[in-house]
Amino acid sequence: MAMLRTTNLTRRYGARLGVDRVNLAVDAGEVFGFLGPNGAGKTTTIRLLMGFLRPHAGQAEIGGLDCWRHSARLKRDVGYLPGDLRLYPWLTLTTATSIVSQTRGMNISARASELAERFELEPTLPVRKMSRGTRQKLGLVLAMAHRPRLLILDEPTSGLDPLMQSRLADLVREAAAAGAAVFFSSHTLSEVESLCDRVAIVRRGKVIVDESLDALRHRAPRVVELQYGDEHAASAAVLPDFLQVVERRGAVCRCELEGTTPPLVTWAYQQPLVDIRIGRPDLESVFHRLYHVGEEGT
Ligand SMILES: Nc1ncnc2c1ncn2[C@@H]1O[C@H](COP(=O)(O)OP(=O)(O)OP(=O)(O)O)[C@@H](O)[C@H]1O
Repeated sequence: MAMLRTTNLTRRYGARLGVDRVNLAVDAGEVFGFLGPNGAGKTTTIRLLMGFLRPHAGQAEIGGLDCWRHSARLKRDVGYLPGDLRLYPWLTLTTATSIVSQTRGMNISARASELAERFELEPTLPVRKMSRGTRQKLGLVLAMAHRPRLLILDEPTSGLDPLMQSRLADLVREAAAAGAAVFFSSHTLSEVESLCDRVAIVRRGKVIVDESLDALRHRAPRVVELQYGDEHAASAAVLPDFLQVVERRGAVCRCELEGTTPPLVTWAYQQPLVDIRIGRPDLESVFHRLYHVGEEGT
């Protein structure tokens, strides 16, 4: 059974659409990336999962329980980092740990100290003296210290420097390896690419892709650079159907390869080429196209 599931989840804001018939499922042990441009519906989905908003249609469930009706009970099993983290100015890690231990009815101090050490977070520094990144670290410690079965993280790396982003990535991987489901939203393709098993892309409230990273990589085009002896040879070159020209500059022709490399190698062998470069699958261009699909009549 999926740890998290949404079925035709729909929420409007007056005449404005927040999310529209969103279907998602995340299993235990899975790291799931939720990507989308600004205003796409990521935070709305997360707020519906957390039971802060009531769906207008459809349903969200965590561990088989309805997120709206059982929101209080579900918070026990969920670790949540909001996108707009707000913390009292006087709060320190130590005071927060004791408050959370009391409200959750479990002592989280040992795990909180361990996490704080990983994030190099000072236990007695108050929020008012923290930088934005440091506040984010405190939010992450509080989201993770009770070892939740499901982690819901809304843009968790915002404000973190690259070293701390990689510490967070390690912690996310460890949580998933221990059986937790991880759902996180992001604008950043690179972190999703390095961390997630699967990714969904939401755009204008609708999920337009929900695929494993391996499957997406498989359909990502490779950029091929063909270098001819001179500009004349490059402009006169007749290319096969599986190469789509992106740019011709001087003696170099940049193309995108559709399909696999063997036909390219066979073709290139018979061409008057000086050099050929075959790039890695370009996931970025797949995301770029998916983000902008439907715009300008595409
Ligand atoms: N409280 C609200 N009142 C009215 N409209 C809202 C409200 N919250 C969100 N929306 C609208 O719902 C849509 C989805 O917004 P949402 O905040 O879920 O997007 P997002 O993907 O999280 O964006 P971002 O990446 O900018 O945080 C947007 O069109 C937004 O303007």
